[in-house]
This record gives sequence, structure tokens and C-alpha cells, in this order.
Amino acid sequence: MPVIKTLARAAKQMLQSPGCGCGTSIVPVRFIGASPRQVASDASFHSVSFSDTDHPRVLITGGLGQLGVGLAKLLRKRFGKNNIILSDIRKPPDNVFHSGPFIYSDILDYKNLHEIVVNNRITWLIHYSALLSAVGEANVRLARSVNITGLHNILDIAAEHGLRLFVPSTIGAFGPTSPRNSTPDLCIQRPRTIYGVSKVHAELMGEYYHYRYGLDFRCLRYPGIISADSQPGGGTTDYAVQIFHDAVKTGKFECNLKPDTRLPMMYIDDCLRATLEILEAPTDTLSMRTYNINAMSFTPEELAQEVHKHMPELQVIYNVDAIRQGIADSWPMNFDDSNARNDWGWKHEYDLPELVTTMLNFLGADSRLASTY
Ligand SMILES: NC(=O)c1ccc[n+]([C@@H]2O[C@H](COP(=O)([O-])OP(=O)(O)OC[C@H]3O[C@@H](n4cnc5c(N)ncnc54)[C@H](O)[C@@H]3O)[C@@H](O)[C@H]2O)c1
Ligand SMILES: C[C@@H](O)[C@H](N)C(=O)O
Repeated sequence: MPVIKTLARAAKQMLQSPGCGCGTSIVPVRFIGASPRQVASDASFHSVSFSDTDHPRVLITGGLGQLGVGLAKLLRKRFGKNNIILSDIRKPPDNVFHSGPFIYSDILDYKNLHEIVVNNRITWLIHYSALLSAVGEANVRLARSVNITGLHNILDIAAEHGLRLFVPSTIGAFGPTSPRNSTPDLCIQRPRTIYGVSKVHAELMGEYYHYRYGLDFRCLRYPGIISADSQPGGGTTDYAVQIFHDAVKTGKFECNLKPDTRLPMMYIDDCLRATLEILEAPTDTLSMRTYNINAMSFTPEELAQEVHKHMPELQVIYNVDAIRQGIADSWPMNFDDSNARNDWGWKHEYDLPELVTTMLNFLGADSRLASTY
């Protein structure tokens, strides 16, 4: 009986402490191009040592989407241009190519990823590659491959090289059986999209690698992100970006969600700042590894009303897309981010009126410039 008690105590310790703290933890390491194997974690492979006074060397995957270029700009200001490497499988536009290091990286190519991390002495990995909710439903196999198989490559490389790993999750990681108003960090998560399923998988795998192997995994569940200078990649919340472009260009907007569909949203500057803040947060402030963050919640009708204050002539019609509507109806309406606020001081700066003013100023200024050429 004492033996059983001791074993039970050891198992409990293993489940509670990061990296087990038991001296027997193993980090998953792969032969390049071969099947996975496991090696003792104290065998010091290529592990990069970097102290808090050094700047991190950061790789951003999927960096040419809505969020990556803005994040690279913010991180370059903080850590230096050459310490931040953007990567994607697409060809970068000239301005991005000339603004700092860019590299081709397909997250499904483990060897290529591995080489990039080693050759560039990467210490932080920000994993943005993904297929979002609406495009994911249109191509489930590809979404499964990029969002799940790709994540496995990222996790193994991050664990093997002792990287700090940030993976964004989403309001889409919840489903119709989650409490929707408001949705706390810990509750039932039974999403009905491949995107949501893959993000719950990412949250759980990241946390598992943290507790099992000591991986420094950090994750924020983003709401729908609204930006003026980058286009969304095929999500359910895209309407909240499109309305601004159409308002400025044509004065007419066709909304693909019902007028009363309430979803959590955030301006991109808040989202990118939150990402930097959690990446820099001291470990002892993080009581969890996956946090909700939020700024505001609105419906298409409320957003249109706010835009009308600046552009009374805007015409909005509703032509509902059944797939997107079904997804939106299963997602949180309000997001409870009190743990992020309490633990590491998260605070949003943009609410709905400020968001609308900022977006219209940005796009209005651009279109006025364009019309003078
Ligand atoms: N934008 C939002 O509203 C939002 C909200 C919640 C979470 N997120 C998450 O934030 C991250 C970034 O979002 P985003 O809006 O910039 O996405 P996006 O769709 O705009 O960009 C994703 C990028 O991934 C790249 N990609 C696709 N397959 C790849 C592969 N095999 N290898 C490497 N790159 C590949 C694409 O080329 C694209 O540039 C995603 O993980 C997303 O789930 C975004
Ligand atoms: C919410 C988020 O994950 C993304 N914008 C989507 O709608 O799919």
C-alpha cells in the first residue's frame, strides 16, 4: 500500500508541475523526415540560451495574413528590425519585403521549419498560420492539415529548442453548449467548426506540453479583429472590417450576418499590444496558459448605427449567409476576460465609438489621398 501511495503522489506531482520537475521528463524530438522519437530532456541539443536582457529572436508563421505584418512592426520597434522574421507560403508585397527579414516557411514542412529555427537562432515562435472559420468549413481537409498537423510540427520544434511559443486561439473555440453571455475562460468547449475544434486542440496540446515538458506556451483567445490596413482571411467576423471599406468606397454595405448577431470584437492595436504583453509577462503572473481577452461586443446594427453618425448616407442591407450565421450563432456574445485583467493587467483602449472614428479616419484619409493622384 505505501508503494501505491508513493506512486500516486509522484503521478499527482507530475500532473501538477510544469516539466514534471521529476528529472525524467522527455522532450519529443523528431528525426528530420522520419518518425517521431523521444529523447531525455537534459540531453542538450540545439537548445538556445537567452537571458532576459537579450532581445528575443522571433519567428512569425503565417505572417502575411490580417495580423502578422502589424505584429512584426510592433515587435521590430521593441526588439529591433532584424530580430523579427516574418514567414509565410505567399509572396510578400514589396513594402513588406523591404521592411525587415522575410522567409518562406510552410508549417507542414517540418525540416524547413527546423532549419529556420536553428539557422536564425529563434527563441520566440509566434504561430499565426491557420485557416479561419469560414474558409475552414469550405475546405475541411486543408484546415485539418494546416491547423492540426501544422500545430504538431510547431509544438515539437518549440519543445525541442526551448522556445517561448505563442499560439492564438479564438472566440470560435467555444460552441452552442458553452455559456454565451458571458463566456468565461473555463467552461464547456464543444465547437462545431473544424477551426474551433483545431483551436481547442491547440489550447489543450499547448497546455499539455507545458505541464509535461515545461514548454513556455502562451495563448490568447482573440475576439474578431478589426483592422484598416490589412484584409481579414475568411472568417465569420469579417463583416465588421468590410463595412468600413464599403462605406468609404461605395456608401453601400451588404451584411452577411443578421442585424442582431452579437459578437466580441477588438481593434487590431489592442490585439497586438495584448500579444506583446502576454509574451513579456513574468511567468509567475500567469495563473493559466490560455486567456480570453476582450474589448467590446456589438451587433451589425449597432456597428452600422455608429458608422451612420459619421456617414448618415450609408445604406446597409442584410443578405444572410447561412454558414456564417450558423457559426456566429454558436459563438460567445460577450467574453469574460477578467482573469487576463487580474493576472497580467490586460486593459483595452478602443471601444466602439473610438474604433469607428479610427477606422474611418484611416480609410478616409487613404481614399482622399488616392483621389488626388
Ligand atoms: N483575425 C481575427 O479576427 C482572429 C481572431 C481570432 C484568432 N485569430 C488567429 O490569429 C492568427 C492570425 O490570424 P489572421 O487573421 O492573420 O489569419 P489570416 O487567415 O489572415 O492569415 C493566415 C496566414 O496563414 C498562412 N498559411 C496558410 N497555410 C500555411 C502553411 N501551410 N504554412 C504557413 N503559412 C500558412 C496564409 O498564407 C495566411 O497568410 C490565426 O491563427 C487565427 O486563428 C485571428
Ligand atoms: C473570430 C476569428 O477567429 C476569426 N475572425 C473568424 O471569424 O474566423
